[in-house]
Amino acid sequence: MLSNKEVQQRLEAAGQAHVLQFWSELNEEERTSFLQDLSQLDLKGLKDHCEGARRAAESPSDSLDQFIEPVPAGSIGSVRKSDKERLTEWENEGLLQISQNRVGVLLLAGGQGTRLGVQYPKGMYDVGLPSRKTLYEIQAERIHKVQQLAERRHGSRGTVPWYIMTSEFTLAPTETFFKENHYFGLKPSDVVMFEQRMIPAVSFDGKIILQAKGKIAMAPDGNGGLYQALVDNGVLEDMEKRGVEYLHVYCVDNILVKMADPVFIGFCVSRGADCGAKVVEKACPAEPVGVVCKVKGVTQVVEYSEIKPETAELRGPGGELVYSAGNICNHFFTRAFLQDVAEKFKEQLKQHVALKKVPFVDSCGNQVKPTKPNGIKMEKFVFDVFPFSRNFVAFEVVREDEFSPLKNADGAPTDSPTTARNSLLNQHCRWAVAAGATLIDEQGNTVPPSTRVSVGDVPPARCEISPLVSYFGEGLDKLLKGQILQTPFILDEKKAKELQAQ
Ligand SMILES: CC(=O)N[C@H]1[C@@H](OP(=O)(O)OP(=O)(O)OC[C@H]2O[C@@H](n3ccc(=O)[nH]c3=O)[C@H](O)[C@@H]2O)O[C@H](CO)[C@@H](O)[C@@H]1O
Repeated sequence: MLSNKEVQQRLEAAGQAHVLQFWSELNEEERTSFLQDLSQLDLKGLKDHCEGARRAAESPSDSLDQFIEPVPAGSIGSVRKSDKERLTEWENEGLLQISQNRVGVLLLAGGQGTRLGVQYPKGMYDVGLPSRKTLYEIQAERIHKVQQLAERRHGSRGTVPWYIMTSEFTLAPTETFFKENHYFGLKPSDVVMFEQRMIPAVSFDGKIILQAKGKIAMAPDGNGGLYQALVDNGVLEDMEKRGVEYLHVYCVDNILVKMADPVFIGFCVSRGADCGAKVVEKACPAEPVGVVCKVKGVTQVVEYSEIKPETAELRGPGGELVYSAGNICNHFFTRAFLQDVAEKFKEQLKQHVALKKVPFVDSCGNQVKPTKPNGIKMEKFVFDVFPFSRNFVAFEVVREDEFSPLKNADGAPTDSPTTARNSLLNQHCRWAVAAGATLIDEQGNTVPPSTRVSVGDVPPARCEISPLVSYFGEGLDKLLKGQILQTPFILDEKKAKELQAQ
């Protein structure tokens, strides 16, 4: 730990002497803790960081809109446009890689979930399914099941390690939650949690914001902080030791996420890709998803916050959106590519500016909760490594099957706990009906087999299928064909055994 004097000198050199303005009011304990925090900061790089943030907020970088063009539709792989044989080939390939221990999943879980408005990590959220499972539990069960499917198909059992990137905000509660839930039956050594870095929030005049008299306001460095965090925490070495060559990176809040999706992995591997992204067709121009497109000829993602509405609204001759390849934050990387990024490119990642409301203490020591943005947070984005790829592929999946994120609190029209719950229950109704079951709703009516509903719509019945029974609808005909099911209905492992015994 640095001494008070050393910290003071370095802060002065960075033009940030105000950070210690309440030093005399702190007790011994507060001083020690503050010094500890400050010693961990990159005090040498602080001046550049604060200056950079101030300049970036003052003159936002030129809009990319004039340089962008859509990715040609033909160059995007697609679930909808591929025949069954091809999809099975990819799935086989993916399951083979899984059975050989060559696939890992990496969860981006360092975000603060501000829009959802809960104080705990989003993965711990219970969207109100009949089973009351949290997002983490659903994801863990999908890992169990995909390992089992790979073993059945290829005769050897592989392990899919689960890497979880957390931040100062989410690490402790996530660890406790996993411990309390016995890692959902996974081996604790196969669940690897690590922390991304935090960086100071800066005021519009380039000064570090004090959140309390002895604490500076810090924020995670964006999900693109992943690449530094992989290095800081020896994650690439861990992958190498386990023989993991392919990584499926995903965002915490998509209730339909296919963990280590064999079809996606198989598609990327058979294309020889080093880097890939799943996309869905954008629902509407203003949907808050990034778009995969070309910027100055290079494929990358332009984030929803950085595209002009008039560009997002552009339509082609058939009325379709020109920029329709919506990023769902499901990425594929080879370990070799990540190693390259770690060694050569991670310093070149773009910094994005986010203007946020950051609670602070004013110069008189009063705690203030701002009502409008007062601070700059600099963030890196996970997809900003795409331009460094030698062979990037995009893969379009079906929204109803794979994308329903939890971003907002209930009451919002989209991306809420209700829409996430509905999307999952709708999918499971579709699976049950396709397997030959007849569903009876809670009023005693038979659900017509042809009922089609869009993502997030109220489901025709409450039918929930445990991922431990079926990963993506497979194997259900043996259990459900000809069954008349009164809903609410939960098909868990116990119920599956009963049905099998019939
Ligand atoms: C930068 C990025 O990827 N944006 C994507 C993200 O947007 P969106 O703005 O929704 O991104 P979020 O803020 O939800 O973050 C995405 C994920 O990154 C994690 N996280 C975030 C910040 C951080 O410092 N550390 C961290 O791990 C979050 O916990 C979350 O799992 O998801 C959308 C789909 O749902 C995509 O269309 C967006 O293109």
